[in-house]
Amino acid sequence: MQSWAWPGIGVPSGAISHPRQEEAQAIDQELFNEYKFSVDQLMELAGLSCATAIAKAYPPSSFTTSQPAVLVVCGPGNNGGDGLVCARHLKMFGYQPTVYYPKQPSKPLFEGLTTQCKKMDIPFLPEFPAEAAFIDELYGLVVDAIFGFSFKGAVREPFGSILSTLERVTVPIASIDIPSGWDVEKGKADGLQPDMLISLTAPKKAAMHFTGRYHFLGGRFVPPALQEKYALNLPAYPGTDCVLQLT
Ligand SMILES: NC(=O)C1=CN([C@@H]2O[C@H](COP(=O)(O)OP(=O)(O)OC[C@H]3O[C@@H](n4cnc5c(N)ncnc54)[C@H](O)[C@@H]3O)[C@@H](O)[C@H]2O)[C@@H](O)CC1
Ligand SMILES: [K+]
Repeated sequence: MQSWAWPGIGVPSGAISHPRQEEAQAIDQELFNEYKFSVDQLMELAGLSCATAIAKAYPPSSFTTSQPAVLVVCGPGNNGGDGLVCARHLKMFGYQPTVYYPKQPSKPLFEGLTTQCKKMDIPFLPEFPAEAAFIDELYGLVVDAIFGFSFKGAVREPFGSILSTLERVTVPIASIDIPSGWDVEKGKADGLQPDMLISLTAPKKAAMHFTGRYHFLGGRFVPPALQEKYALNLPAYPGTDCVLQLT
């Protein structure tokens, strides 16, 4: 497993591990199969971490739009589920999230998360804005919850068009776990360049190519024995916080 020393804000210098794609998936499976967590449990903590990190980096007072309006773009897997949880907590924190969720799996978990958002008056867009300028005009931040560590190969529609629009927006983008469209290990030099990355569990190898302003670690749920088994060498979270700012 490759390691890299973080110069990080408030983080003692040391080597935090960067799991490869298969290692990230193995940790995920072990959390579910051996440690008996349910997806719902970890997704709630992951999404809460994302909303908390966003609130630290982009407080509502920093928005130039009339309201702290956030567009949350959700993909078809668990990364999209994290986005739905994040949207719900952002609303609780005083933001005005709007969700775009073009491929909604017919599974109770995702249906439940969608209902929870709708019951909290979070609007769901029927179509993605055709122009990046519309997004810049209406929203002060975009949350990228399209793909996480299971993304592979060339992007299929409708996400190819969505990502090419997002590449042209000028408002900041906060990516959950992996900037969508990036190879999970190699990154993508000509892809999305988010302003923020919230790495869940541990930064994946692609995080070494992240050049945005804010990198947070979230998902404070990995039991010490599992951290040790995969030699994650995670820095200590401050106090009771669910996120840690790395840069
Ligand atoms: N153990 C963990 O670390 C946890 C991970 N969580 C989240 O779960 C994510 C991983 O979730 P999943 O394994 O469901 O996978 P992803 O959400 O990364 O993506 C899988 C989905 O994307 C589609 N897809 C993959 N490649 C594609 C391509 N080239 N074009 C179009 N569609 C493509 C797949 O068909 C599948 O529907 C993590 O990144 C993280 O955000 C959290 O929800 C909870 C805890
Ligand atoms: K993402």
